[in-house]
Amino acid sequence: MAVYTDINEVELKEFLQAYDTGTLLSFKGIAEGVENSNFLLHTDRFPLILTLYEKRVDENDLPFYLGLMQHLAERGLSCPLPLPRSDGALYGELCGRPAALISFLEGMWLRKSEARHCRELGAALARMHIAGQDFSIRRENALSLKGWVDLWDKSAARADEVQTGLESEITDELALLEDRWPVDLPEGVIHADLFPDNVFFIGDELSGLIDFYFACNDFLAYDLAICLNAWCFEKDGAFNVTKARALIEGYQSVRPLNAAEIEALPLLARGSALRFFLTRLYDWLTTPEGALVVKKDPLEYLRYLRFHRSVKSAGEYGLS
Ligand SMILES: Nc1ncnc2c1ncn2[C@@H]1O[C@H](COP(=O)(O)OP(=O)(O)O)[C@@H](O)[C@H]1O
Ligand SMILES: N[C@@H](CCOP(=O)(O)O)C(=O)O
Repeated sequence: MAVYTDINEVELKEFLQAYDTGTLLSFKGIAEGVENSNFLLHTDRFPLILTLYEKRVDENDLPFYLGLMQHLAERGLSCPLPLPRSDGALYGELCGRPAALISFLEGMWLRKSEARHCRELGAALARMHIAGQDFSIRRENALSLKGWVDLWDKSAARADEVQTGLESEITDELALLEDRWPVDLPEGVIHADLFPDNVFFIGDELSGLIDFYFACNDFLAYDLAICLNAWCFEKDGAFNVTKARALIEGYQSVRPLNAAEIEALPLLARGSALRFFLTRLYDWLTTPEGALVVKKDPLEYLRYLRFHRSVKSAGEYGLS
């Protein structure tokens, strides 16, 4: 459960004094999520999400994340809108943590998605990329090549505890990606964590995107590669090319990929699989037994990585 910091009514009411929210009626912790502590608040005016930023979120990045949500929402993308305090600041402090209020988004994430949902997702991702083009703040991707090397340095020695042979396999993979990683693809603001639990639907219609706390500047097609991994493998590990085709078609219906992006897709998918493998492996090795958070399986992403290694061209993702 992702409530790392407990709050009480007295502290919360004091925090809310800096905002124009109306009267607090109730609040409760939200069990889902991994990174931050989230609470659902009801006031006599509107529901709100309160987020207390925990270990992986650097306070210096909050103007980027919160400013980005504001920027995208102003351009018509359905995503949470930060509520400013009366002094204009987008976040304050609660229980010693930076904390923000954002609007509550209706909808639910899909436990079981179909190709039609992937098509909607692709279109929404491309709309986000276009809406983000004129966002003025930059944030480098801390979880690209250099971040992968840092994570691997901290995990490699114990990797074979998780699966024999991992240390050598991942060392080789990292070396290859460092050697071949693209340098000149179209760039912009990417979400970088658009997993099913961060995409809300009402019925079959996509109602919004949440959780922008990995967003950064990187190759736009890398974001699509992240979605290929997060949305297009079935529970048994099989790659669902129908979903992949729908995802990419949905994306291209809004923002066509150029030839270099298409050619780079298998490599970007490998890099994306490695990125989530590495954060999961690090968490797997370092999260204490009995911690409240559910550890995610790194080997799931090792299987995806191996799949992409066998892909010869983006045609295998359903691109015609
Ligand atoms: N703006 C929002 N509107 C509605 N629910 C939200 C919103 N933001 C977060 N949530 C709820 O909180 C959960 C965790 O949020 P998330 O941002 O994914 O947390 P974390 O960054 O800790 O992974 C989501 O699965 C959702 O249930
Ligand atoms: N999507 C990542 C973990 C981050 O979780 P989120 O709740 O912030 O989306 C993974 O699956 O490894």
